[in-house]
Amino acid sequence: MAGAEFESLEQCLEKHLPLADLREVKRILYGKETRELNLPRGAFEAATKGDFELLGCAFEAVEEQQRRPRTVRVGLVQNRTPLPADTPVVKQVTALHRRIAAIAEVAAMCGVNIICFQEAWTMPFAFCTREKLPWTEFAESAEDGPTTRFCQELSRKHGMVVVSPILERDVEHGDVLWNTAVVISNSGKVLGKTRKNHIPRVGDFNESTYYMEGNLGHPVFQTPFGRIAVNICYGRHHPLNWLMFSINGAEIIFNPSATIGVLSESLWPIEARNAAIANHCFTCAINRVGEERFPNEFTSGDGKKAHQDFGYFYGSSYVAAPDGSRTPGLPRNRDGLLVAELDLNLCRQTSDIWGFKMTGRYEMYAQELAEAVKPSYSPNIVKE
Ligand SMILES: NC(=O)NCCC(=O)O
Repeated sequence: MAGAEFESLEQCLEKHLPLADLREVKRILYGKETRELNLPRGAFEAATKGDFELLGCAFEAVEEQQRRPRTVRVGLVQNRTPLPADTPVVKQVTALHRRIAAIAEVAAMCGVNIICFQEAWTMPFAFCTREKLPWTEFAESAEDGPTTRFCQELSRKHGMVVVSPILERDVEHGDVLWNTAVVISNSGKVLGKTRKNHIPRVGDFNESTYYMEGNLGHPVFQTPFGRIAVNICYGRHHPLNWLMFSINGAEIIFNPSATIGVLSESLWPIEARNAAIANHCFTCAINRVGEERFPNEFTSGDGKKAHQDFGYFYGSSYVAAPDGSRTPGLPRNRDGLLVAELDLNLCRQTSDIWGFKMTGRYEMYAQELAEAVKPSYSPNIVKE
């Protein structure tokens, strides 16, 4: 299984395929080509200086007679944790704040309106360990914790909406923990929060040791830059989770994640992209980068030797559009900022063509699902 030495699928195709074949392969694998965004030279210089990849892509929609283009720029940030996991908690959080502030500065230079960070971005992804301390000390209040206050400053300074996925400590309800994304409006106000609805019980993702399934449903946040929602990580395997955000009117659904190659890399390019197609919306898949090593050994319950690392987080963040097109991914092995310009008019335009909302049989599904969840249900299998 590739680690940092394999940069990206795109780079590999570009290196090995003749140009004519490459064009056809990209047409089939990526759909209608995105336009390269003309980003300021200073932004590329700052990215080089800050040692992260900067990639700019634009999706286009057809010009309409009665609606202006609804153009918005999103920024997806993927990064490794800059300090080892055994560094004191506050030092790790501060280093991450500093790293993200530098990347957000470049996002602002690129005219980003909505920026989203990776899942649990203020900490190493320590849930593999099943240990409580010191990892639970990374949890913060969604309303006024240090990270939310930091993001409020970012949003005021740059006039951006900030989506900040954190480990939440809910002091109002018995100090319990949640896997939460805080949405901060471009005015600097906390617009609200959403919680991870589906908790993995797969491999080393021992997250149910720390928090329960979210209890906030599928909120959609109205911003000046469109209606947005956040489907946190493992929720991307659940088509109905995407659907419910879309039913509530989401035009852009962010999917901040933390996932490793051995488990999910072949699913990654499919799931968020399929959700964009099925729900006539844009989706933004974000994954962290690199290897994280923990002080104590843990086992994966698979008979293999105890070890101290989670596996390789493969980055590869991308944006997918309702017409099935997608951007290239950010590299597997570098921090990065993907700036994508979206024309939200593409959502309705694609819906008018394909009509999935119109042809979906929601009433029938709702009735059948209502029956299927009853303990007395028996599946509708016709037998001879
Ligand atoms: N963070 C998280 O939910 N990871 C689970 C693994 C996956 O969904 O790929």
